[in-house]
Amino acid sequence: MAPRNLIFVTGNANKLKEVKAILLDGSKPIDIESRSLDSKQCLVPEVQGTTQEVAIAKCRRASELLGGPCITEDTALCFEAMNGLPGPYIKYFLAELGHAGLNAMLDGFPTRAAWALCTFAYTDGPDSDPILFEGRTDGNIVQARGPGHFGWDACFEPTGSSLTYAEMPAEQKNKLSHRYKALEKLREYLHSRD
Ligand SMILES: O=P(O)(O)OP(=O)(O)OP(=O)(O)OC[C@H]1O[C@@H](n2cnc3c(O)ncnc32)[C@H](O)[C@@H]1O
Ligand SMILES: [Mg+2]
Repeated sequence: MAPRNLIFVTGNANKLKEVKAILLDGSKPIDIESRSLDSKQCLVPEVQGTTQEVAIAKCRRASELLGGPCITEDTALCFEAMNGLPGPYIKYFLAELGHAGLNAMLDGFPTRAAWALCTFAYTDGPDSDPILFEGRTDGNIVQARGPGHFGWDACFEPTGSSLTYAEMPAEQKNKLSHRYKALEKLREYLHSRD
């Protein structure tokens, strides 16, 4: 049985907003609480490694700090021309280079294709192994269009859309995003334990 109070550990208010909107939507809504344990004191350090290694380490540490079950989430932005980098390190690339710099990184490469990868990690507690739920949305890196308040939304245009994530209404992004796809798997898992 899934724990009654599901705690999502994140310091990112935009993530939390989307996660709540996606999980509350539909015939079997799931409500979650949130906690920010982080990040100025680096209580939940983000290790280097694959997206899966990073996600497992973060969930383990958050669960140790909480002393119980929790959910964490990592978002990677992966450039095809760079074999998936910056990947889980996108936060620092974005902070240093901005949208224009992310675009400039791909100048001279034959493709601007990219994919957004979301990895939720769920654990029953500090002594359990976290379980991962991944969602991927393919697209292209474009010059920034739309509001710039959430990460790299303005420079990611999903395949099949003429709008960037940032230009879409929230409901549209939340039906095709990397986060939505990962949360569908997490939702199914949590319901399977009811
Ligand atoms: O506390 P946590 O959950 O770790 O929050 P964070 O902001 O540190 O998030 P990550 O470590 O997963 O880093 C992901 C980076 O990508 C950004 N990001 C995450 N989801 C995004 C989305 O759906 N669209 C655009 N940018 C996103 C986010 O703002 C970060 O700069
Ligand atoms: Mg983080």
